[in-house]
Order: sequence, then C-alpha cells, then structure tokens
Amino acid sequence: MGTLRLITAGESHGPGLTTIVEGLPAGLELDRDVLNADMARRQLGHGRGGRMKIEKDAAEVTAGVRHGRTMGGPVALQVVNRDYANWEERMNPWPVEAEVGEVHLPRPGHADLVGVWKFGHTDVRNVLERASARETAARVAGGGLAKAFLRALGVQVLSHVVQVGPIRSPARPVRPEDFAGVDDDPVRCLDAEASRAMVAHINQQRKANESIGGIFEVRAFGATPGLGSSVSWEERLDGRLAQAVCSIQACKGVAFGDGFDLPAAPGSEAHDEIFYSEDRGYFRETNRAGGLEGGMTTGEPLIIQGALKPIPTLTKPLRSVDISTREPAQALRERTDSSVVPAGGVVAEAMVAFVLADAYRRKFGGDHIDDVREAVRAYEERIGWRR
Ligand SMILES: Cc1cc2nc3c(=O)[nH]c(=O)nc-3n(C[C@H](O)[C@H](O)[C@H](O)COP(=O)(O)O)c2cc1C
Ligand SMILES: C=C(O[C@@H]1CC(C(=O)O)=C[C@@H](OP(=O)(O)O)[C@H]1O)C(=O)O
Repeated sequence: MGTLRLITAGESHGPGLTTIVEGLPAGLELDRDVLNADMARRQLGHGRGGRMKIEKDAAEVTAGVRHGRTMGGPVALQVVNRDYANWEERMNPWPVEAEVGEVHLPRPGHADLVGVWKFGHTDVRNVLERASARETAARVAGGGLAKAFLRALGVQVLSHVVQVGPIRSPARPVRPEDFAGVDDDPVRCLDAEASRAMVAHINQQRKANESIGGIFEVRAFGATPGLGSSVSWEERLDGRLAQAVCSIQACKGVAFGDGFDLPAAPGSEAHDEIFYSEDRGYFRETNRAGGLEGGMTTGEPLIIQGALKPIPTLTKPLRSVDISTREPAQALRERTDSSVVPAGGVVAEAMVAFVLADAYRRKFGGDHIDDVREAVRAYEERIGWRR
C-alpha cells in the first residue's frame, strides 16, 4: 500500500507489550543488538523511578523476519513486563479468585478521570494501565525497525536534552559526530556544565516532592529533500511529525528549528537564504526552519523539539475527588518517575524515524530494500542533490 503502520498493544502491568509494524520492504537487514540498545537507552536517565530497576527491556521478534532480514510481511515484536510477576492477580487477563480492589482516586494530569467517563469504567486502573507511558517501550521497539530502514538509506536519527526544568543546554550539534557520548551523560545532555546543573535541579526538586519537565531535541541527518508534500494539509510532514511527537505521553509542545523564537525575530533573520556553487550545488548557511519548508524536507538536518510537562504523579499528591463517594481526596500515590526528559528524547527518535520512514515509503514505494535504494538514488540524481 506504500505506507507504514505501527500498532502497539499492552498495559503497563500486564503480561507484556506487542508492536506490529506493517509496510517495510523485504530484504531489510536488522540487528538485534542495535534494536535492544535503543530499548535500554529508553530506560536510562537521572530521575527515573523504581520501575526501571525491575524492567530489562528487550524486543523479541516473533514474525516477519528470517535470519536477520525482513520478508515483506508485518513484523511483530514482543516486550515482556517483568513487573507482571508482582501484578498477576490485579492484571490477569482472566478472572481470578482473589479480591482485587478498585482504584477510585483519579490523578490530575493523567487520563484517569476522563477515561472512566469515556470508557464507562468504575475502576481507574482500567484507564491508567493503557494510558501509561510504559507503552513507549513498544514504540521504541517499532521505531527501531524504522531506524533500520532509514539507516539503509543513509539517514540517522539522534537526540539530546536541551532543557530540564529552567536549566538550558547551550549545545547546538550540527553533525552526527557531535552526539558522541550523549548516552553516557546522566541526562543525555551534550554540555557538561548544564548536565551537572540539571542533575542537581532534579535532586533538589525530588527532595521537595516535586516533579520536573523539560525539552528534548531530535535531529535527523541525511533525509532526502521532498519528503512530505506541500499540496495537501494531511501530507505536510511538519504536521505529521508534530502529531507523532506530541502523542508522546506528557509532551505539550513541538517546535521545528528555531520554533518559538521565530515569532519575535524580524523576517530578514527568520529564514534560510538560498545559495548555489559548482561544488556544493544548492545550499543554505542557516537552518532556522529545522529542515522543513512548505511541509517538505529541504535536505538540511531536521530539528524537532518536544516540551514535556512535569510528571503528573507527585510524591506529595495533588487534590482530587474519590469517584466512588465524590468526597475530596488526594490523588492516587503510585511509585513514579520524577524526570523523563532523556527517555522522552529516545521515544521521540522512534516517532520521528517512523514518520520519516513512512514518508519514504509513500514517495518511493518498492517491495525490496534494493528497489527503494535505487528509486531514492535516481531521484537524488534528477534533482542534483548531494549528501
Ligand atoms: C518515558 C515516560 C515515563 C513517564 N513516567 C511517568 C511516571 O512515572 N509517572 C507519571 O505520573 N507520569 C509519567 N509519564 C507521563 C504520563 O504518562 C502522562 O503525563 C500521562 O499519560 C497523561 O498524558 P498527557 O500528559 O499527555 O496529558 C511518563 C511519560 C514518559 C514519556
Ligand atoms: C514503565 C515505564 O514507565 C512508567 C510510566 C508511568 C506512567 O504513568 O506513564 C508510570 C511508571 O510506572 P509504574 O507505575 O509501574 O512505576 C513508569 O515507570 C516505562 O517507561 O517503561
């Protein structure tokens, strides 16, 4: 059909998560270690809670791949919830003998209250289990397949943290090499001084029973110009990327390139002027647009930021109402992360990779990865684009 689909299933404390990715070409080489390195990266970052000590995420392939290569059918991946062992009675798919109490304390900032109205539940757990960001493990598993597809076409998707609470990083990486060592930093920040301040801020806020938000940034290098389209609103790649990134739990804003700084800039300093030389072909000296003009990739690196609100479950709970009595109460107090900005960046890499891979599938089709490579090569030659 020429498009890519990614479906996830699973609850936070159920037996596990499932991802199905449909629409990849045959012959695509996958590397289990590379897939699982991303699964592990998503679990890291200073500020995560006790759950990450229990889980050891890995994506097991159960369909669509043989001897390390896709066969052209849907690929299915499974991620086990190790914590299910502690929740077997509460989360068993089948009726259990034991008494299982309902949760009646919706947490502000979560899907809890609206979810029980909308889906007709009396138990908040029936909402929160699926709404939980545990689901992002399944997205990263599926995004790993999209990344493998992009890698085969010379595209790399990377991320770093640019803000935690009020602390901003001055780092402006311009090449993939500039991301070296980012995964070794406790908050995936490229500036050592900002990183130390971010860690200190998280510690201080945590002690004060607060949670912390921030901004991650994804940069994609090597994407061919003309992905997406200027002719229909739903084909515009900026819109598709914004939807994918903003769908990450707790993400409240998305910006491209200089994003929210552009409204204050004069027009003469808000765009990327066009130049041409014999050896470079067409080129730009700036990338304020973040690699997108008119809903299409320009060939410059894509730059996408996502703003995460502070985590909504607090160790000193917010005020709420008991939905069984309608009396004032404190929100459910669960074990919780306090900052997830580094993980948010890894999840956003997966979402950006998925949208880019889908855009390649729409533009170039191809049943085997070699057909895709050839179509991309011929197109780049026609437009005279040089990597
Ligand atoms: C990787 C990741 C981990 C998260 N961990 C928690 C958590 O431990 N506790 C919590 O209250 N919210 C956590 N969240 C955020 C909530 O899942 C999210 O705020 C909630 O589902 C409501 O959705 P909304 O904020 O997009 O409206 C996490 C988000 C991400 C991306
Ligand atoms: C499990 C993950 O994130 C979870 C997302 C989450 C939430 O409410 O979104 C709440 C926490 O889960 P728990 O209630 O089990 O401690 C996080 O740990 C994960 O990222 O793999």
